[in-house]
Amino acid sequence: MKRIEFKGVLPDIFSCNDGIKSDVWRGDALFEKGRLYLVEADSGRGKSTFCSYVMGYRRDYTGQVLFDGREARGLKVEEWSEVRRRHVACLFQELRLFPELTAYENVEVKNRLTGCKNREEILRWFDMLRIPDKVDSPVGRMSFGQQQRVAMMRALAQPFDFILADEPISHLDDANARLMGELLTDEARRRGAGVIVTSIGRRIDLDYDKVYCL
Ligand SMILES: Nc1ncnc2c1ncn2[C@@H]1O[C@H](COP(=O)(O)OP(=O)(O)OP(=O)(O)O)[C@@H](O)[C@H]1O
Repeated sequence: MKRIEFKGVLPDIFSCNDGIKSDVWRGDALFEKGRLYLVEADSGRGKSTFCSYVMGYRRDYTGQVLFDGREARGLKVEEWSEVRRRHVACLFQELRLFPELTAYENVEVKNRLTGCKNREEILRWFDMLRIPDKVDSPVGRMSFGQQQRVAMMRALAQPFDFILADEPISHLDDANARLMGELLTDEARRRGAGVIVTSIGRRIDLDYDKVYCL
């Protein structure tokens, strides 16, 4: 997948709001493979909604979301599985980890679907993100900031053309946020992928090609 486009998209929940000012809602927003994007907005402006539309979990909108010119709305269930398995990775704001599984198992559950990374590579990520001691700890007993790092590794443990990260550093200090940014851009660069990060204000410090205000 090379391009994701939002054309005149408006969430149904905002349909009564005529005065909406946004670079994305009711507008034209283009996301290209290989580039870095920030989607920035205050709380409640629809960052998670935007991610749900790209991932196909919700379709309560008017307008068009296009993948390489094809309407996402028209994709069949199997095609959505393929999009999520090979083309668009996502780190959800609410993480969606399995609390009873260990940190490593959470990453491996995703990795096993495509065999994208080997154990050594995954353990190297744990080192990079400074939680090597948490590899075998159940995620339910980790802090939210530690869980965010596990969720980032899990998002990266698949092939992708785009990676979406919904407020990925909300519980991280500056040093750890920087490490997350480095890992994210390193992996995206290796795969020639596009990166779309959402932020409520404190942004992950990347060399963005474009910033959209939602
Ligand atoms: N599953 C849903 N179905 C319908 N409307 C929803 C759903 N989830 C959220 N909304 C509504 O959409 C609007 C935007 O919510 P959303 O969670 O996308 O905002 P956000 O920018 O991610 O907020 P925050 O920064 O607080 O996480 C809100 O008015 C919310 O009530």
